[in-house]
Amino acid sequence: MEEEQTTDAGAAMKKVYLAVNILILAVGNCGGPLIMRLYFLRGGKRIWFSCWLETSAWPVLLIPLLAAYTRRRRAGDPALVLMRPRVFAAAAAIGTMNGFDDYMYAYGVARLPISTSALVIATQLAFTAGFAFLLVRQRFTAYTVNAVVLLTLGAVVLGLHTSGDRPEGESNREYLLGFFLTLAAAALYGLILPLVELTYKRAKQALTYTLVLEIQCVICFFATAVCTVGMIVNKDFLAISREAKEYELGKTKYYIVIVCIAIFWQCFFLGAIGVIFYSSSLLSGIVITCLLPVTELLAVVFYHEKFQAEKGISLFLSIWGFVSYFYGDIKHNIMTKKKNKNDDIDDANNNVQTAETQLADQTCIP
Ligand SMILES: Nc1ncnc2[nH]cnc12
Repeated sequence: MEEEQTTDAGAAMKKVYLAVNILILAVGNCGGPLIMRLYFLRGGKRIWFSCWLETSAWPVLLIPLLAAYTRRRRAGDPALVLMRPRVFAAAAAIGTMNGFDDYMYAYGVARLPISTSALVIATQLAFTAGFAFLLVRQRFTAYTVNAVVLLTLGAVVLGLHTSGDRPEGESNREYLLGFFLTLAAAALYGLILPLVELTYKRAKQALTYTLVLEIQCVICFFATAVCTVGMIVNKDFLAISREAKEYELGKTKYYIVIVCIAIFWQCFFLGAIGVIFYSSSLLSGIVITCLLPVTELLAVVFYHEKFQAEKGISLFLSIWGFVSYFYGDIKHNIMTKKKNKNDDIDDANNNVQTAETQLADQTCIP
């Protein structure tokens, strides 16, 4: 009984941590694209720089990692890092992929209206679902399949009619390239999420949240390194001060905008891998996709982007998919709990019967 209460308390805490990570992901997922779009809308032109910003706030994570290290040392464990070489190699490979993915994503944000890029990114969920099935043997219920189909359909509906959305002064070629690179970013990030889950599963070492933070640091470090090379080749570092001077909102606001981009995106990546740790890559993908309508609504409010019929239909399908996933999840949890309870009752009955049989055996006269 006591054990059952401890397990219940553990499961409840896990739900709380999961909710906190979903919240962090939500902040990054809505704030990141909006503030990045603000950079481009008001005079920012540097794509490598903007994608460098996506992961460059990783040193912030050294603060909690230092605190964890101090606590470990006090407890008599002097290990500076928990991560073993195997996990480091996986995180480095994922980080490098993430760097290229960031570029493709940032190109899309620069060329497409936020509402369009957000909805193309919705296709990411289908890729995540497919790769999660192949890599981590993700099990699907009718509700998860329904959610994935609806959310993906939402993006397809939008994709059928996007040309009316092209920003003024942008060529058809630039627009199309933005569209396809965003789609490629969705596919690649759809692969990255299950790869993170696979890294956790094959870590061959104790998995703790501190280790998750270390993994996040390595992923972001390598992604930032890729973008740093891109920035050097494109001479972006030299252009920053000029861009700041010419920025429509002024120099101070330029720097505020870029700091905000870095912080919001760090929240996004941290939340995404945290949700994988406490649940699965599929849920991470579902949360990212489900938050798109919120980003869209905010884009229509803040940037006065058009809200055509396709976006309305797409929004409806996204909400439906979102509700379907969580309805299925809640139903599954209730059924599992019921089944566990019935199993416990059956076990208890069996034990009583066995004890009675044993007693009868002992008392019967040979
Ligand atoms: N680099 C990226 N950042 C945020 N969301 C993404 N979705 C796909 N790629 C992404």
